[in-house]
Amino acid sequence: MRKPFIAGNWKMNKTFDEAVEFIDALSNVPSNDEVESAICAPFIQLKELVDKTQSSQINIGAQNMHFEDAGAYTGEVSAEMLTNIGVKHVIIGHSERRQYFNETDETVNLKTKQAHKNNLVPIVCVGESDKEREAGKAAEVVESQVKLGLEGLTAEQVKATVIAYEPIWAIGTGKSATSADANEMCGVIRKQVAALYSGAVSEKVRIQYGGSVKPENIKEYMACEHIDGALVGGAALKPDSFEMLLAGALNE
Ligand SMILES: O=C(CO)COP(=O)(O)O
Repeated sequence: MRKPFIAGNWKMNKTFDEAVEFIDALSNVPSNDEVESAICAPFIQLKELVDKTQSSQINIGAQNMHFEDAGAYTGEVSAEMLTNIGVKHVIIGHSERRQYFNETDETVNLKTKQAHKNNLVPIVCVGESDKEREAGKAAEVVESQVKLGLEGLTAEQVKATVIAYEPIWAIGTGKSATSADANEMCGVIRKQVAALYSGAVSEKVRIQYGGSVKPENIKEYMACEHIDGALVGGAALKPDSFEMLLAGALNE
């Protein structure tokens, strides 16, 4: 049994005060044993959010980090800086970072290794564009992203990796993938992990779907064989909506 995992990705939203307001408003977060939950917030909010959630079941994650330990990388944040303040998860290779910030499969791989080296849980994002889907290349694209992103990781590290399938055409568009399509692609990812490692490893790895997930459709996704959770943007910005997502994952 894989534990459900719902993560909110706030992207570049919320001031410090608004972030604190969100956390203060949470009243119904399920036990971490039943549903793992995380809010991946902008860097400057992380320490405060970690401190404020010490007695809560929610985890705090980052949206990116650098792959080197330390050094002359102006504007960057290291894995050690994140773990030092109690951050547990980090999103790696989100399609927006691939599109706007030159993230490549190679940097995704370096960052994923660096996350494991520092005991951070990486949420590695993969997903095809609409053009790639229309050309019938969705599976091929995602298989390649998984292969290159996980290259060189040990089986134990892969078991502790979360993979988020986020088709680019479904992000922030309101045009979510059908649960059947999302499940099929998450199945492709699991099969690829089995081919690269083993069936046992692929049974452990948790795969999230992301792209216009909301309280109204979360249960449909969670009911799918290969979907173990969701990476949520817009619907994770309001505390009541986020709690409804957690409740949807809990009751599935
Ligand atoms: O990119 C996403 C999460 O990382 C998905 O965003 P939306 O839920 O707003 O479509």
